[in-house]
Amino acid sequence: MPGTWLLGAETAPTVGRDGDEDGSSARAVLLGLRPGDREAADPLDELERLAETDGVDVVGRLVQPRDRPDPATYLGSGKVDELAELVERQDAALVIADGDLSPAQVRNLEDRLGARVVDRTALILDIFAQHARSSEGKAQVELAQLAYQLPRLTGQGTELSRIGGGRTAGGAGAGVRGPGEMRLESQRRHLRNRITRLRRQVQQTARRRERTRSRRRRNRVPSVALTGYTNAGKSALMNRLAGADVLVQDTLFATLDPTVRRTRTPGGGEYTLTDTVGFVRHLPHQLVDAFRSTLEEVVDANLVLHVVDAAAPDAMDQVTAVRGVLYEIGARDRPELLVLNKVDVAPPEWVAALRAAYPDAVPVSARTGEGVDELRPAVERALEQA
Ligand SMILES: Nc1nc2c(ncn2[C@@H]2O[C@H](COP(=O)(O)OP(=O)(O)OP(=O)(O)O)[C@@H](O)[C@H]2O)c(=O)[nH]1
Ligand SMILES: [Mg+2]
Repeated sequence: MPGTWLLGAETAPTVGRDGDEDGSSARAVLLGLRPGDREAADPLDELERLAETDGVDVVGRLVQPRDRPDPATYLGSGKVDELAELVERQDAALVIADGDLSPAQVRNLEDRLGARVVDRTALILDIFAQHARSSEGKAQVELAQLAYQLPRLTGQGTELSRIGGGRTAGGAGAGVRGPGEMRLESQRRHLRNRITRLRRQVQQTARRRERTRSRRRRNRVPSVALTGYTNAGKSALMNRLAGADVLVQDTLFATLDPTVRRTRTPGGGEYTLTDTVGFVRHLPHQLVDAFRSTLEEVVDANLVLHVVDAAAPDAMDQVTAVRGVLYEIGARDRPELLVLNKVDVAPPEWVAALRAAYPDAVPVSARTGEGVDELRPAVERALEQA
C-alpha cells in the first residue's frame, strides 16, 4: 500500500492523521531550498518523481531561495507560515522535504503544520520497502530503515509502525519523564537487537554471493556489472544483451535484487552480466551500507557498464552522481564503459553533447535495439583491456 509507512497509517489511532484507508493516495506538499548561486532546474522535479513512485499525490510545492536550512524549522519562519497555509488550502496530510531533516526540525514543522513531515531519505526508504521482493532485499531495506529510525526515536511509540508488524503502546507518558525514558531505552534496545540479527542475515547472503563470484573467477569467467542512475534502462539493456527477462518499468528503483546471467561476446567469450539496484543523487548512506553486499557485485566486476539516460535533461549530473556512489562503495578503479541509452527518444543535440563529453561512450537504444550490435564488440574490447 503506497505511503503507509510515511503516513504512519498503521498507527493512525495514535498519530491521528489521515491514512489511505479508503485507497486514495496521500496528498503531499513538497518543500525545498534553492541555494542562491544555482539557477538549476526546479530542485523538486526529482522529488516529485520519487513521491509519485511511492504512490503519493503531489498537490503543492514550495521552494525558498536560501543557502542553508534553518536549524529549527528548515525553512525560515515566515516561509513556514506560508507553507502552513498551502498545506491547509490543499488539504495535505504529508509534507516532504528535499533535504535531510533533523528530528527537531521534523517535530517543529509538524507542530506548526499539523501534517506529517518526512525527508527525502524517508521517501526513498519507503520506495525501497515497497519494491523489495527477495528475503535478502527485504532484510536490507529493513536494516536501512532501522538505521534511519534509531537516532529519531522519541519514545512515543509511533516510529515502530512498520517493524515486524508489532507496535509498542503509544499514548501515555509523553510528559512523564521516567517511564517515557524507560520506554525509549527499551525501544532502542529492541531496534539494536533487530539490527544485529538483520546484519547477520544479510552477511550470510553476502558470503554465499561472494563464494559464487570466486568460483566464477576461478573458472575465469569475467563479469560485467550494469550500473547507472535509476530508470536509465539497465534492466532493459540486460534483457537485450543477455536475453534475460527481468522487470523493466517506468518507475524509480524497480530493480533491487541483483540478477546474474551468462552470455557471450561476439568472439564467443563467455561473461556474466549483472543487473542491479540503480543510484540516485544523495543515495541515503543507510541504504548504501545496507546494500553493500548487493553493491559488491559492482565492486568486484571486471567491467562496469554505466548506463546513462541520454534523454534525461540532467544526464551529465546523473553521471557525476553515479560515479560518486561508485567512488563511495570502492568501485572507483573499475574499468568503466559508458552507454548512452534511449537514443530513440533523446534529442539528437543532447546525444551529440554527451558524445562530445564522453567520446568513448556507445549510443544505444535498449528499446529498439539500435546500437546494441556495436555495444557487444565494445564490451568485448573493454573486457580484453580490463
Ligand atoms: N524510449 C526508450 N525507453 C527506454 C529505453 N530503455 C529503457 N527504457 C524505458 O525506461 C524505463 C526504465 O527502464 P528500466 O530498464 O526498468 O530501467 P532501470 O535502469 O533498470 O531502472 P531501475 O531498476 O528502476 O533503477 C522503462 O519504462 C523502459 O521501458 C530506451 O532505449 N528507449
Ligand atoms: Mg532495473
